[in-house]
Amino acid sequence: MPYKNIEEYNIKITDEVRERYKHIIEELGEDTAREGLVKTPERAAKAMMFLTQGYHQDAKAILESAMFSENYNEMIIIKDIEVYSLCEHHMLPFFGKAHIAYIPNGKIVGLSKIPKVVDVFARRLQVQERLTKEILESIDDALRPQGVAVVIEAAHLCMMMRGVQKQNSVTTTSGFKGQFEKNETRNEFLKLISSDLR
Ligand SMILES: Nc1nc2c(ncn2[C@@H]2O[C@H](COP(=O)(O)OP(=O)(O)OP(=O)(O)O)[C@@H](O)[C@H]2O)c(=O)[nH]1
Ligand SMILES: [Zn+2]
Repeated sequence: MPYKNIEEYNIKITDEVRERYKHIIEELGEDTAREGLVKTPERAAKAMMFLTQGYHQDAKAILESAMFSENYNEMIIIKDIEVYSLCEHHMLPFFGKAHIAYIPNGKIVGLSKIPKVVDVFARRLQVQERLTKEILESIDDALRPQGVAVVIEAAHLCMMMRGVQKQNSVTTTSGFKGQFEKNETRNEFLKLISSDLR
């Protein structure tokens, strides 16, 4: 389904998701007729559909909508892109930052398209490893660059609010293709994303 039709899609399925949220809230022991909760099933349904709208978006189409021929052969890095996703095991958020680089091969892409692609894959039920790989592969597939690199650093609420209850652990995942499989290029990227210029 194309990117722009997402709102229509949401409206169509809200009723069913809303009713299921209502049942869950009641099963948890709450009164859905209570003033503060009357609209909560609808709000929760909308929020969850917003947070999972990536299933109906096409990363390749987003990238291909703004690709330009350019003779630029250096590394392009977009760092500190905010990431908010939901872990597929507990449906609790994990969040942090993505750092993405590519080396063009005749084509550059509109800069804003890279964070949009991050959101396409983040707004699904995910594991951080797959999120990293899907971003990497979609950029590789659309741009066919000389190389692409993705690093994601994230904190998982399922490890903070419950479970092992560790408040300060950060999980780092990475993926490298093409030129970034060479140590020298990979190290330059890793040095640049950890620089003080951030
Ligand atoms: N590899 C990976 N694991 C994740 C991610 N998000 C959550 N998890 C883990 O998924 C695992 C699910 O393990 P289970 O033992 O089936 O679930 P659980 O009993 O709720 O586990 P605990 O969280 O250890 O209480 C847990 O170890 C989570 O920490 C992720 O993005 N990547
Ligand atoms: Zn989890």
